[in-house]
Amino acid sequence: MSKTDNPRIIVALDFPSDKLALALVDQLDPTKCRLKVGKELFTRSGPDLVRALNARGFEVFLDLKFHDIPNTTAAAVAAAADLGVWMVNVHASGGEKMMVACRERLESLGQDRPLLIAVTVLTSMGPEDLSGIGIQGSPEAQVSRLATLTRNCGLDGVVCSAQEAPTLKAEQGADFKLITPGIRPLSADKGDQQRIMTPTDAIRAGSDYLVIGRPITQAADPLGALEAIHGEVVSV
Ligand SMILES: O=c1ccn([C@@H]2O[C@H](COP(=O)(O)O)[C@@H](O)[C@H]2O)c(=O)[nH]1
Repeated sequence: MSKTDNPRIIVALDFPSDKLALALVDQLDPTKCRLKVGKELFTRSGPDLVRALNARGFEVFLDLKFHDIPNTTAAAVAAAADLGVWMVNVHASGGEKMMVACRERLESLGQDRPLLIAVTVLTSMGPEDLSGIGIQGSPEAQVSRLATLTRNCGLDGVVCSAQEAPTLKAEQGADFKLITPGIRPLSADKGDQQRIMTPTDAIRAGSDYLVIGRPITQAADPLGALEAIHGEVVSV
């Protein structure tokens, strides 16, 4: 399984059926994008859909954001590894014991394991949302705290917004992967995302991978939208 950075675009397949997801996937080129399967599509279509994407040559980020006790979460990431996914994630707020248990379980599987990353602060959240769950201070400060915990637990990187990327690259080092949703080309609708950035600015800020859903999947011409973003990203 490849651990190279390219392709750096991860298309979020947020569709209500495998039929709709595959209708788009069958137009895509695995050398130009990776694919993300999240909660909606996985709950509807399950492991068979992930296997179908792998069989088409795509590397899959299984974005189920596990958050549970260490034993349960470690078993869940091992199940993801059995599925042959390229990347899997947990919530950093699950804490040190949970993240270490997940990392150790994946390491016990040998070299050919998925990348393991942790979600810091959802890109849909701003300062008021954090305050609503009892966290005072800026999203940036909370992202930095959780990224440090994640790196100390030996994980491969974090999900954050591209706005935090320059700080995290300086604090955590170049090898610590930054996976950034909340990517919005200038013409795209912000939707429920709060901490956003354009594809070009995100790459310049230090994002390793751009997670992009609706600006591609809901576009009148999804393939054209992906091509345009791909062209932007490779020329940065
Ligand atoms: O902090 C996070 C973590 C995950 N996501 C996921 O990324 C995509 C973004 O989709 P858009 O349509 O481009 O907004 C979506 O699947 C989320 O579940 C995130 O947005 N923010």
